[in-house]
Amino acid sequence: MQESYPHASFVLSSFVPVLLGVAVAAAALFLAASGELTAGGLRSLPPFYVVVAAASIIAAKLRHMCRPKEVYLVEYGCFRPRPCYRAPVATCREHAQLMPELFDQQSINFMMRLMERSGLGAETCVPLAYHYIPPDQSLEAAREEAELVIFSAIDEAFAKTTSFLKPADVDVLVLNCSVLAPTPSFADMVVNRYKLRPDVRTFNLSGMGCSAALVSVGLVGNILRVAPPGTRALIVSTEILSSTYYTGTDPSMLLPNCLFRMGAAATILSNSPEGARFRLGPVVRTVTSARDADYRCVYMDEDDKGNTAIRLSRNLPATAGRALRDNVAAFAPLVLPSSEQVRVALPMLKRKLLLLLGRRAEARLCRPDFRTAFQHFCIHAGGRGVINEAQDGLGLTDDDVEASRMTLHRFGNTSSSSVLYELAYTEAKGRMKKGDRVWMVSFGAGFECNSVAWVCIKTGSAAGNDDGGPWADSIKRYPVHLPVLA
Ligand SMILES: CC(C)(COP(=O)(O)OP(=O)(O)OC[C@H]1O[C@@H](n2cnc3c(N)ncnc32)[C@H](O)[C@@H]1OP(=O)(O)O)[C@@H](O)C(=O)NCCC(=O)NCCSC(=O)CC(=O)O
Repeated sequence: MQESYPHASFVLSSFVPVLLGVAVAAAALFLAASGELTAGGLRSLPPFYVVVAAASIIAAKLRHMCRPKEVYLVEYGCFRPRPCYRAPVATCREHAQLMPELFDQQSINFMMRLMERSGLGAETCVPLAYHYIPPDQSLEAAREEAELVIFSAIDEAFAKTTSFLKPADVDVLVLNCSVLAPTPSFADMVVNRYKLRPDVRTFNLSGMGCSAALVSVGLVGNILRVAPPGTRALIVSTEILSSTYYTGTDPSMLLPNCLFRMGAAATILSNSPEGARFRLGPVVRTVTSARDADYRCVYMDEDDKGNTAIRLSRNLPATAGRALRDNVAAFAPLVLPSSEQVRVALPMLKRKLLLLLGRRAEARLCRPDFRTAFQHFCIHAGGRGVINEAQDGLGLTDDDVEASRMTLHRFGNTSSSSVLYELAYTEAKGRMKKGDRVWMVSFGAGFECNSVAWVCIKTGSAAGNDDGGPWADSIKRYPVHLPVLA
């Protein structure tokens, strides 16, 4: 989805001033030709010309007012789980083995093999509900998890803005959580906790998987571009896991148990630059749900015993790679410098020509170098296979995907919030510089691939917020060496 002007303001901002400009120019030409455009002549101008001139000034002013506003990321915060929630492989194995009525040995072996190969480290955390025998899948447990991760992330974000922004200043609230959508919504839970104003505009997005944080950024960006100056929005991105722990034998439904971990991020956006740290660039959404296989790629389902869980397709990495290619085709022209666009345009034309001539073997693919446009990449930490696919597809180096792999290792797949943990990693490492550009890419249920670009306008240390955020207790140990798996 490329950002576009709302229809009315587009007409106002483009056509009216042009028409008035043409009218004024025509009038001036007419007067000049007839010798009336002199100081004395001005006094004798007919009222029509005076009205046209005044109208054109008003139109110019209106055009300025209706111009889409810049959108800024003011601050963000991520939930940092306490070590008591840790779920290393040995603990998970022991835990599963204590529930023979829920898991057979084959399923346990499958889960442990995948966990060992998934890229997750020993410090990733699961909600308290998972630690019970049997796991507590009650709504109460899920609400408890939601309150913990959501409120912690919001508190963390607002702790950095105490001098100029508090929760009561929020005008728009968007909360995204894919698998659990209770009534009243989690957005209402936030309103209730922070006593937000009655005129706050709330939105609760569900079922949109791991790409929903960037869906929320696109939505909020559109709102803020046309909202009154100084409008503030809060985005909360999370996945509540308690009710989704799968206790069956379907491998595709066991995989989420191995990958998904606790997490949440709160992001404050505004159309005022006050205190802001990043400026929003292009937002591009690619939705491939029309393709049946893509629609069923991340699919909430029941197994043959009626257990409900998310089923992840074996083809997910390939599906993500295809969606990424489509997304990049729309995103690249908006972000690549012209020199890079020219560099890839000619070989692409040559390739098309060779394909037309049937000389397929000679038709080489020319991939843009996205490092000419971005210094930092936050690719959804969906799993080792997903990061590999994105790295290969975009031609990125190991350094470029370090934030993704380390986030997967330290926090697991925290769903939509993962890209904020990656941003926090880059900042905690002290690598973000003023003027640096960041590309966030996420994939998720739908199927969707979404891209968001940011420009850093103030570093965390310049803002006095460089405590490491969710990485505070572990950044010194990262990056860790990841074993090469056959
Ligand atoms: C799980 C992996 C780390 C395992 O990697 P490996 O290197 O071990 O090799 P592999 O891919 O051959 O998988 C090993 C074994 O697991 C099986 N296997 C893999 N994926 C499976 C699946 N989805 N369903 C059932 N089985 C699966 C393989 O068939 C194989 O079995 P056998 O050895 O018997 O042949 C990787 O496959 C991976 O990262 N996959 C992508 C994970 C994913 O879907 N992430 C997105 C989550 S959804 C998300 O983030 C967005 C959202 O929710 O919206």
